[in-house]
Amino acid sequence: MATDSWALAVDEQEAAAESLSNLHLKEEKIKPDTNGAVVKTNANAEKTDEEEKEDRAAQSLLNKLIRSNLVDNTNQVEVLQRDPNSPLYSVKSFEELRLKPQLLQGVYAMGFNRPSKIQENALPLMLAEPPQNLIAQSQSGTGKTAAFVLAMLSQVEPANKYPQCLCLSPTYELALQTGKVIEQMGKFYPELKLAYAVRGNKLERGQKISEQIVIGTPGTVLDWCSKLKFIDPKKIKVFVLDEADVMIATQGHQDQSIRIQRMLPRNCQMLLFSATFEDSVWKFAQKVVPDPNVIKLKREEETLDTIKQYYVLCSSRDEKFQALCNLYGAITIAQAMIFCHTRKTASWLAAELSKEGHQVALLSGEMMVEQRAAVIERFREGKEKVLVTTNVCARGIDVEQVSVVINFDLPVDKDGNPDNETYLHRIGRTGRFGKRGLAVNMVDSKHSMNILNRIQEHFNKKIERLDTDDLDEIEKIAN
Ligand SMILES: Nc1ncnc2c1ncn2[C@@H]1O[C@H](COP(=O)(O)OP(=O)(O)OP(=O)(O)O)[C@@H](O)[C@H]1O
Repeated sequence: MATDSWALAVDEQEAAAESLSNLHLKEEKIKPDTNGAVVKTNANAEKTDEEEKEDRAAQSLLNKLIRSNLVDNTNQVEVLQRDPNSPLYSVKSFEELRLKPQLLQGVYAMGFNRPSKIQENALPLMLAEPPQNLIAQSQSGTGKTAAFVLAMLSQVEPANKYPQCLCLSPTYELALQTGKVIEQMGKFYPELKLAYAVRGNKLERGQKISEQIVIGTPGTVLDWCSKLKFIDPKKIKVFVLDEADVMIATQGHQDQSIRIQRMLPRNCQMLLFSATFEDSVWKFAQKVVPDPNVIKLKREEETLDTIKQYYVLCSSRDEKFQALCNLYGAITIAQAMIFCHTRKTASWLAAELSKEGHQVALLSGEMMVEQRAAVIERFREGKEKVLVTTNVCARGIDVEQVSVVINFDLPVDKDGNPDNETYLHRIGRTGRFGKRGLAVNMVDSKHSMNILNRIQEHFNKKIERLDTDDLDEIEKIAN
């Protein structure tokens, strides 16, 4: 019990510190739009909205940096049309969309052969005449960004040298990622220009922007549209609000986005995208997008059915480490991910494993998002065989190819209760990929045994005990 409450306290401090380190993502030319929030220096303090948003924004950025392909999803797309009597169009090829030739060339140059599931329905709606408003929700990696970029590029008149498309992103880094997609897809459209409305990007007073697409964070975009008048909002034809769920994590951003939306002409096409769809996102979406069509694609469910789960009883951190060594000694582990509760334990464990001769990657809270992405990429390429991480860092990482997951510490929420969602996400597999996996939980106190029992109850799945001193027994679990 004592160890766990100590760990909790440390973890809280680390989580807070980690959020702070996220705030210092990029200190180079342009600083991220932190909305002027006061950064708390007291590591024990409750997270501010701003820090919470930075967590989500960092997670979203990490996902974008490490993803190079579409995420597979076997669920049906749900489409709710504004006018239920109009025919429902879906396309199976990009040709059917009658895109401008330069755009089709851009799409193919990106290696896209056919529209993704969400694009099949979203693109015909967005490119219809007159263009339709849309609220779309689907998990990260399903092709939302590519879809709205295509919609923006289709509507733009390159000969008109003023902003016609406006896209809001929660942070500078996320805006930059979307900007890259615009540049790639618009590669054969050299006259098309892009401006970033982010804090730190200073323009002369009285200046007007000639770029046709503006992408930025809500605070700066609002200033550019109203106070500074760099943009004439009345000339905007397409308004995109990306990452709505990350956006609304900050009250300020929500209000700013709504104020921007109110300045746009009535016939401006409004598009909103989100990876998740809790009530708060839906309420916000309805305020920003009048008369919407709605497209939803449910996340692929994760399951514990194809996972063999075990627990090992230990009495200390050293014993946990010994148990881990025994596992490694008895079975061949191609690649493993090991989750620790605190950064301190993670660094200690990574060092101990290295001493034993393992090639270890450590994901640590003080790393910048770009560095984390690089570590994950190396691990994916198999350059390291073990990835040691805390949960804050690894949230949202795809572990599909990893067959062994070790919970060196069980996942608990900030109140010390079992964090079932995280447990499932760490070790669960989607039915589709269905690869069998092995999960080993280290239990070192009555308290953690209690957590384990509650996890078993929650999932109604038995977690078997494993004696790691018995090599025969370990060998059996590998078969
Ligand atoms: N039709 C397509 N065919 C092949 N690849 C695609 C297609 N559409 C998008 N992709 C690629 O799939 C990946 C995910 O797409 P995209 O970034 O648009 O998804 P997203 O839903 O916006 O996810 P995120 O919010 O994480 O950016 C990207 O690498 C993108 O280049």
